[in-house]
Amino acid sequence: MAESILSLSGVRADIDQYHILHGVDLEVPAGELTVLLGRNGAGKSTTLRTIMGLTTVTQGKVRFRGEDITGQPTPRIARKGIAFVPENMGIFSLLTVRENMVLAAVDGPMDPARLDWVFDLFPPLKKFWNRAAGNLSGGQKQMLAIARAIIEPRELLLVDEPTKGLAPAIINDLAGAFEQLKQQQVTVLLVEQNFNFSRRLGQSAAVMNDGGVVWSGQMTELADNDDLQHELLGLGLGEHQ
Ligand SMILES: Nc1ncnc2c1ncn2[C@@H]1O[C@H](COP(=O)(O)OP(=O)(O)OP(=O)(O)O)[C@@H](O)[C@H]1O
Repeated sequence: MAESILSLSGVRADIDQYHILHGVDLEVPAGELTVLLGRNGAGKSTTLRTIMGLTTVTQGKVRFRGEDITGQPTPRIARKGIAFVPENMGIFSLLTVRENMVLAAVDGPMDPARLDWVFDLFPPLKKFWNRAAGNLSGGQKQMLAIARAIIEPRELLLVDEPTKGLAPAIINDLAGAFEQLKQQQVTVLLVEQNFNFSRRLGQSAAVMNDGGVVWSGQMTELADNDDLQHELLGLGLGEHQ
């Protein structure tokens, strides 16, 4: 397995008075796509938010490239090279695709070569460059959100449930875009509930339950083992999304 770029060890995190994460252990190998799975409310989104410094860590460590980033302010964590696409995507509906991209390039003007790379990954963004982002389809909005996250070089991309609410054909397009990211060896930690999407893309996988990681390994181990899927995810025959 590749070396970890991100590791969480024994991470406990609270939201207000609630204990949400109960000692999360997670390794994200560099250059791979890792899927974080688990039932509703297992703590997947909170884990991503905790990596970004958006929740209060009460115990344990988050390390990025070996450096302890636990409790650091979110902007500093982002500047170290971690990009985050939250479930609501954080795009500006009334602004054009171009304006959304310009605003995402915080270090200066967009690099034209990098923009061409982004257009290769997500052709609809080029096509609808001057269209209001609010008029894009759900899948295209996801592409814009991811494009914004990677318009400047980042070492790790965190994406929260990109397939949520999308039609199957659009999910297929989005999977194609993630395949491209994988080929470029962009390190991705993807939170997903859609198991077919996950098994298609994931190299490593981790499964959460009740605020902790209860299983981790290669995605093929999970994909090839129906009993394990049933035990960990409650998936049975005909239940795959
Ligand atoms: N702001 C909050 N205040 C109180 N409890 C919260 C808050 N946000 C999340 N929780 C609780 O934390 C737990 C984990 O939530 P989280 O959103 O991380 O789960 P998840 O695995 O991402 O699930 P889903 O797929 O449904 O989003 C849940 O029990 C949820 O109700």
